[in-house]
Amino acid sequence: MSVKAIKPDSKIVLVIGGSGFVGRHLVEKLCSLGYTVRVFDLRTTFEHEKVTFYNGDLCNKQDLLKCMDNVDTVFHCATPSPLSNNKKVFLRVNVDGTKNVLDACFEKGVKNLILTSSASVVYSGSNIEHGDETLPYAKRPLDCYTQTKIQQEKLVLSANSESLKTIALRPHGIFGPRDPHMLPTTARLAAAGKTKFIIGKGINKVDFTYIDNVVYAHVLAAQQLQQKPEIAGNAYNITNNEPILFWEFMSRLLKGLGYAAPKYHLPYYFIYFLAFLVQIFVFIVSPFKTIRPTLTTMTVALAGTHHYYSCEKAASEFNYSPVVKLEDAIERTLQSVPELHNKHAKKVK
Ligand SMILES: NC(=O)c1ccc[n+]([C@@H]2O[C@H](COP(=O)([O-])OP(=O)(O)OC[C@H]3O[C@@H](n4cnc5c(N)ncnc54)[C@H](O)[C@@H]3O)[C@@H](O)[C@H]2O)c1
Ligand SMILES: CC(C)CCC[C@@H](C)[C@H]1CC[C@H]2C3=C(CC[C@]12C)[C@@]1(C)CC[C@H](O)[C@@H](C(=O)O)[C@@H]1CC3
Repeated sequence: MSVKAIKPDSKIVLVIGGSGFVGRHLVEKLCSLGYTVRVFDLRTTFEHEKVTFYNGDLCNKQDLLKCMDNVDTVFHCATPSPLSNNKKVFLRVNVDGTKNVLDACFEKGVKNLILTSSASVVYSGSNIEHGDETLPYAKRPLDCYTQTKIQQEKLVLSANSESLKTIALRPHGIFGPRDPHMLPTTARLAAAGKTKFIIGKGINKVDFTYIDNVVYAHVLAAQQLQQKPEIAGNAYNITNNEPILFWEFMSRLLKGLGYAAPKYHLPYYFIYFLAFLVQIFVFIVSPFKTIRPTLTTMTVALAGTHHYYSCEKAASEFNYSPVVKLEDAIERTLQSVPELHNKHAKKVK
């Protein structure tokens, strides 16, 4: 099933966090389908003739109310940076901010709310293979980002009602053009010579999800929420349906960026313990200095364990299937990195 173009400007939608990675791709797709699109974000990162931008803080409900008149559907894609490691900000934005979003949706008579959640809401650092939505929320999430994503998803799904249909989409490891997290962090670590090592045996399979598939799932869910009210109040895993060895994927990115693939193995539990010590140190010095380490128990666990998920529920209940395959997705991502484009263009010929 494909997403449908609509009678131009017949529906007004709001993308909260629309200046971000997922948000901007979603905004561009919605505009191409004929929606009237509003963006609410702390910042404006691009221009678009069909988009109305509202700058504000979703922690301030008055800011939100100013942009919600006659809005049919809200997409909530805002979050502090997942690697920012700032508990207060995560709680304020992902929990208190989401309560504001829900209150504002009810006050303004919004019909649909689609939350960009995360497959990591069920991940506590142990292997997950083909995990489905029956898995319970992580009892001991490895970081405060994940902890607040769990609280956020619970708030949104419990708000589902006759007047406001809500749904939580759980992508995992989103990548693609303009990704501000994975690719830049990988490139920074590589430039610092910190990607020579494989954490663990290198046999852990994970899901990575190309941005166009994430956007497709959001639009598909929004278009079906009213026709299939039974999908409301549910969470759905959204991935590329092609789990890949974590270190094979990372090696592809690194080689595409012009760096060597990691080749020396380090014991997983040794690095995990090291990351734990780093977090203790970060906590001790936190009253005096804010340190945002990349080496955390969460990033080590993500690099060293299986974590891939089933999308069968989304496939059967709203006909989701990825629109871009992993191989093509990796190629498009690497081609989108400016300094690489010429190199890839030559290679592709
Ligand atoms: N990137 C991934 O791998 C990934 C995977 C699964 C789920 N997600 C989820 O997808 C969503 C989008 O993530 P992203 O990667 O696009 O992040 P991003 O950092 O690129 O974008 C987030 C946007 O939210 C905005 N924002 C943050 N705090 C705000 C506030 N108080 N008020 C208004 N706007 C605010 C930021 O300015 C930014 O533009 C998030 O909910 C994230 O949890 C991301
Ligand atoms: C080990 C090096 C060679 C490369 C290091 C890459 C890491 C920076 C990324 C690998 C997996 C990524 C990831 C996220 C952030 C960046 C990585 C740790 C998320 C935690 C971002 C937030 C999402 O909600 C998580 C999700 O559930 O999809 C991501 C999980 C993967």
